[in-house]
Amino acid sequence: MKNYNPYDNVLSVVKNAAEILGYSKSEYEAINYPERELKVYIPVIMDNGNVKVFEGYRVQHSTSRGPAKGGIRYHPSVNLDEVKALAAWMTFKCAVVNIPYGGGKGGVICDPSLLSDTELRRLTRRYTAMIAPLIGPDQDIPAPDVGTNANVMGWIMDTYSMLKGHCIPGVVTGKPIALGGALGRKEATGKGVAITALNTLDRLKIPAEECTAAIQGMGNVGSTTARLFYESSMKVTAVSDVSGGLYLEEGLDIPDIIRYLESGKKNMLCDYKKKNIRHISNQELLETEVTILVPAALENQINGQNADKIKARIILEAANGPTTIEADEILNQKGTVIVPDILANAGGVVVSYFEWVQNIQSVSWDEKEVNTHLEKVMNHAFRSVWDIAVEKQVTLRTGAYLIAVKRTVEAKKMRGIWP
Ligand SMILES: NC(=O)C1=CN([C@@H]2O[C@H](COP(=O)(O)OP(=O)(O)OC[C@H]3O[C@@H](n4cnc5c(N)ncnc54)[C@H](O)[C@@H]3O)[C@@H](O)[C@H]2O)C=CC1
Ligand SMILES: O=C(O)CCC(=O)C(=O)O
Repeated sequence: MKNYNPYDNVLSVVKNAAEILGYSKSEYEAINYPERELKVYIPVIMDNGNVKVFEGYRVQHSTSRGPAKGGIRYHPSVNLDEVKALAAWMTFKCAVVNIPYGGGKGGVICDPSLLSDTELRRLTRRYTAMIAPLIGPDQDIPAPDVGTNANVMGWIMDTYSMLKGHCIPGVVTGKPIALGGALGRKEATGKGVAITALNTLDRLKIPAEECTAAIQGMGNVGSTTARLFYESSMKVTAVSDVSGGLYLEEGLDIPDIIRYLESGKKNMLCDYKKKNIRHISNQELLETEVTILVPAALENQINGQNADKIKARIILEAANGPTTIEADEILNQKGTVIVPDILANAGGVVVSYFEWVQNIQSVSWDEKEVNTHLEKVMNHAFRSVWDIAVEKQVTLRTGAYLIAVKRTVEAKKMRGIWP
């Protein structure tokens, strides 16, 4: 695949929105850059006794509207430009759903599937200690992303609390429930994607029962999305993970596939065997004839090389940055409705916000309360984005950025960053 720099994607979308908003270059120049970038080299004693040094980052794009907020990614392809882009998307995501945060993101170049639990724990503790000067409940609050999960968040919370000498649950979200994690956080991103899907179908007057869907990535976000689509009577005809995909025209048995994936740490879809199911590549999955395509894996999956082959009527960006600028233009011309990442996948950070609110107030909400609030925030944000897109005759992505860039720039202005 051609090398696409996701930070170029951020700059291009911001420029377009800022120009429509009538901002001069000086007014929005600051949001073209992150506020802070920290690069760390993390020495870890491996199980064989040798020391291996891993490279990691924490980037704070903006703290204008509140503390930086955003996940930590463990993946071999992590790099600084990717983390910068992910941090900026967090700023605009928090702004579009109007929660009081800026944006940040972290990453470590590693393959967690090749590390033992003890190596992963040592890596996480050392990384936490090295980014500790930047993070904190009032400064920057990490959360899970690709390759990290509640256990990793628990180790971050413990390490940070040890350094400070007292228990600080609000330093991180997506924690185990026993450590103050929010009920519903694990499913929240997928739930937000499903809420957004139903809103989109409603606006386009397509009944859910007549809908087919393909989902790329069956991790935390993809598998919850697939389950909720299945439960809403949609026919999920294709799913994939890094090993490849599955296709069944009549619709896949999603609960069975999820049970299979959860029954073994190393279980991969390429080894899932059932009658009539066809094994397909990730490329074929993206090009499948479906109503909704949900990229829920990594950036740049939909690009200049495959955009004209995509047949889906709707693309719901569960992943961050799955569509390159080139692809966006091709798909917009074809009339594909793209629900942008900063809206479609915001359910995770919304419930992270609820977790942080509970932690700092030392209260706990039941799952119904979490989900009711999530639905309210997502529905409201969807309506605002849809309405502004219709009013200004722009795409949903531009509509979302018109709201997000305006809130971010106005916050900077009101804090007096401009003369
Ligand atoms: N976890 C969260 O709460 C949130 C995650 N996201 C975004 O959603 C996406 C997925 O994140 P998670 O589900 O948390 O990660 P995860 O680590 O739980 O799962 C990632 C999935 O993608 C698959 N995958 C990796 N490379 C692939 C490739 N080249 N082709 C096809 N599949 C591939 C993996 O096999 C796995 O099934 C990412 O873009 C992430 O930034 C966005 C908002 C919140
Ligand atoms: O829950 C959070 O704070 C952030 C999740 C995340 O990394 C994302 O939305 O991309």
